[in-house]
Amino acid sequence: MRFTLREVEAAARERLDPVHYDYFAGGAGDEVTLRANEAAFERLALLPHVLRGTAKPELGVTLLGGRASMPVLIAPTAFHRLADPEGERATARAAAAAETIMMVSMASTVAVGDVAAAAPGARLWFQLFIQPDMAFTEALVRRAEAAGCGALVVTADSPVFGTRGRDERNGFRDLPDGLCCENMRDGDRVREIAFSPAVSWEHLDRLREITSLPVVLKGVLHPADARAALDHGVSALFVSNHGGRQLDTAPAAVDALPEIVDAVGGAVPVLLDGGVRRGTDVLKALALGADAVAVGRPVVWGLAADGERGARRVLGLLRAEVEEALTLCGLASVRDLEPGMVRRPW
Ligand SMILES: Cc1cc2nc3c(=O)[nH]c(=O)nc-3n(C[C@H](O)[C@H](O)[C@H](O)COP(=O)(O)O)c2cc1C
Ligand SMILES: CCCCC(=O)C(=O)O
Repeated sequence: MRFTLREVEAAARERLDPVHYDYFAGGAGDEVTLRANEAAFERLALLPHVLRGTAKPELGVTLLGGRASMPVLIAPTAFHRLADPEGERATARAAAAAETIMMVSMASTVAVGDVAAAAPGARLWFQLFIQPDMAFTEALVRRAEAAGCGALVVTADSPVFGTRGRDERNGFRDLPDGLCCENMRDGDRVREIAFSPAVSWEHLDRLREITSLPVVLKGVLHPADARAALDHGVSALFVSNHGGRQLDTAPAAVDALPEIVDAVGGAVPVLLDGGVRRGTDVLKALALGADAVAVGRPVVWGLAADGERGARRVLGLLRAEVEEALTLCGLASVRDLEPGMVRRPW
């Protein structure tokens, strides 16, 4: 039995090809941001209340009209079939069992329609890197709609693909034979995902014209961009530095959160990912104004350690930790978290 996310990661590391472990674990540049994401949570202290006379706390949240049984969602990560033969199908079944939302990566190794078919009842959102070829972007949107996805998560932090030293040294460039980005099929070929600095707010406007799905903008760190995003009609903001895999030395996600929350002023929900490894991390992010958080690597470690069961275990551990931490903080609901409960100890 594995009792912490760290133990799940250790088990995953033993089972994975070291090159694939490095792909999942690694970050860009000197991995400053990668380390900062977790370190920033550790530096924050939680200030509990006592003698509140509460019952079992309420963990559920409603986001973009859908309910999640806890404020922990699954961040979009690529290539799940490198971790488990069932790949994204297994992840989606774990999400359905946990009654939480899974963001399916555009770079999934199972097509989004097949992910949905494998996990009835799963709540899926589709992550999109806007392709400069808007006709193909539209084709991707139609696939996500047909699969029943409830939102588009548009990743804005990747005008180029970040340089990850571990992958360079390992020579990791392509998926093994038999695996590909299934969503990128176009007739009898599989397209490469384009990462383009030409993508702009105009593309986002055009995207909103071709679909009625709500748009979650992922990878926002600058408060001015959060305000611009509201002007462009996004339905939610997602504070993220891509798990430290894009711009190295970007701020830790939880450190960037308060300014974004302030800029958004409650107009739309705010999500966060990057470095969430404990239930107490979830409480800290929610206290600082996030409506929910997401986890990327931990779910991949669960999959690699033990397939669907491992992914379920990760979500179950986080749920139990959130519940215990809320109780120890004297709170009846995740909604009762407020900024006064988080302190920087010095
Ligand atoms: C292996 C891996 C693959 C990822 N693939 C994607 C992706 O396809 N699309 C995307 O928007 N973000 C992707 N991300 C970023 C995650 O959505 C998320 O922002 C990040 O993993 C959160 O940090 P955490 O791993 O510390 O939880 C990926 C991250 C990892 C680690
Ligand atoms: C090529 C797929 C993109 C995956 C990604 O976003 C990442 O590895 O961080």
